[in-house]
Formats: sequence, C-alpha cells, structure tokens
Amino acid sequence: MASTAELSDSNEQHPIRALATADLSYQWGPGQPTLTFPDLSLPLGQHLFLRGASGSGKSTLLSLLSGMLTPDAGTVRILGSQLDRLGAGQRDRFRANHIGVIFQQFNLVPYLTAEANVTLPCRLSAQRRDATDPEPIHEAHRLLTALAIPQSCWHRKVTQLSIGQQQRIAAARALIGGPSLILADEPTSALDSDNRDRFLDLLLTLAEARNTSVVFVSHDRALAQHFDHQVELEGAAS
Ligand SMILES: Nc1ncnc2c1ncn2[C@@H]1O[C@H](COP(=O)(O)OP(=O)(O)OP(=O)(O)O)[C@@H](O)[C@H]1O
Repeated sequence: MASTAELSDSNEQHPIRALATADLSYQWGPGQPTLTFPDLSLPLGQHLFLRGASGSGKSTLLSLLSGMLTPDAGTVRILGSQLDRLGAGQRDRFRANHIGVIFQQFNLVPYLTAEANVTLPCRLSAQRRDATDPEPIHEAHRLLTALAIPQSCWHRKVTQLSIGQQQRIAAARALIGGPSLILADEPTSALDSDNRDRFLDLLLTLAEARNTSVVFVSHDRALAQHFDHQVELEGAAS
C-alpha cells in the first residue's frame, strides 16, 4: 500500500486510481516528433491493454507511467501521487515501492540465479520486503511454482534458462511484494500463441489475487480480450 502522504488526492468523490493521466506529451529531442497520448484512467485492480503500431509511443508512455521519463506537458498520477511533481530520487523510491516492471528484454541480472532475480525488488524496497510472508524467499518460491518454473531451475543463473522461463521469472520479479501496478512492455513477443496465452492467464490470475493492476503493451490485438480496458495509440502529432 502507498503511504498516506503519497495518497494526498484521495476523497470519496475521487477514489484512488491505479493510474490517471491528462494531456500528456513528450518529445525525445529537438527536431523529433512530439508524441501526444490519450488521457488514461484505470481503477485499482483493473487491467489495461495498450496497443499501437511500431513507433506510436507505447514504450515511451510506459516510461512516463513508471516515472523513468517526465512529461514535457501534462500530468501522471499513480495511486494518487502526481509523479511529475516528485524529484528524481522520490520517483525512484515510488517505483521501487509500488510498481513492478516487465521489460521487453526482461532486464534480468545475468549473473544472479532465478531465485535471486525474483527477490531483488525486496532488496530495493523495505515496503515490498515487509509485504512478503514470512520472507521474500518464500514468496519467490510460491511465485516460481505458480509460474511453472521447475525447482531444478531456481538456483541456476538466468542466462542458462529458456526465453519462456526468463519471461516468467521477470513476471515473478514484478509481482513479488504485491506492488499496486505492473507495467509490462510486450513481454510475449518471443512466444508462440499457446505459450503467450498461458503466460497472460498466469500473470493476470496472480495479479488479481493481489489486487494488482496490469498495464500491458502489445501490437497483438488478439490479446485485448483478456483485459478490462483497451486503448490504441495513434502516434506522433507533429
Ligand atoms: N531513446 C530514444 N531516443 C530518441 N527517440 C526515441 C527513443 N526511444 C523512442 N524514440 C522515438 O519515439 C517514438 C516512439 O517510440 P516508442 O519506442 O515509444 O514506440 P513503440 O510504440 O513502443 O514502438 P515498438 O512497438 O516498435 O516498440 C519513435 O519515433 C522512436 O523513434
């Protein structure tokens, strides 16, 4: 859960949302097109599918939602906190506490075991560590089991595992400690359709059990049916 100070805009008329954006735009540099984004609003625990052609700005939007980038204009509220008003260090802490990220290339730490990769967020966030029961390692084992990673793989370096296994380890790392929001950037692109559907089912089932919202980016329309909401990005305005 977010701290009281962070949830400053909560009241009965405006319940806390997993995310809410308004009038967002971002330009990567001078002479680059300005990316503009539709306003988003997602209730806690619900899931959003973001699609759009290559280059339409899906990854850029996820970076704005995670606070890795700050917008040139507009606002990003995550769990009631206005991210673009926080300093860089505060944004990093907020992300570590409240957001799980699954990157396109997974970004696992190659020299760490599967198990150590999954528990990593609990070393960066006392809040996520304290949310595990009784210890991070126990939740890591429960998640690895639920995500069908055989016990024989838990102590192996992630580089020795298959792409599908690495993807499920990245999902376990995002889920550990029950963050309120998971941002997933096209993590199924390397999978065949059976494995892609199985992965998505597992991710959403585990997220629902924790009341975690998922924002999932893909260009694959077939996945939209799994989500409460979908939004299409249209690309640069200029
Ligand atoms: N690091 C960067 N530096 C400069 N321009 C960038 C950078 N990252 C993205 N862009 C530009 O921003 C625009 C949107 O890119 P983005 O990666 O957000 O799109 P996307 O919809 O996620 O694409 P894809 O589906 O191919 O991953 C593109 O025109 C891209 O060239």
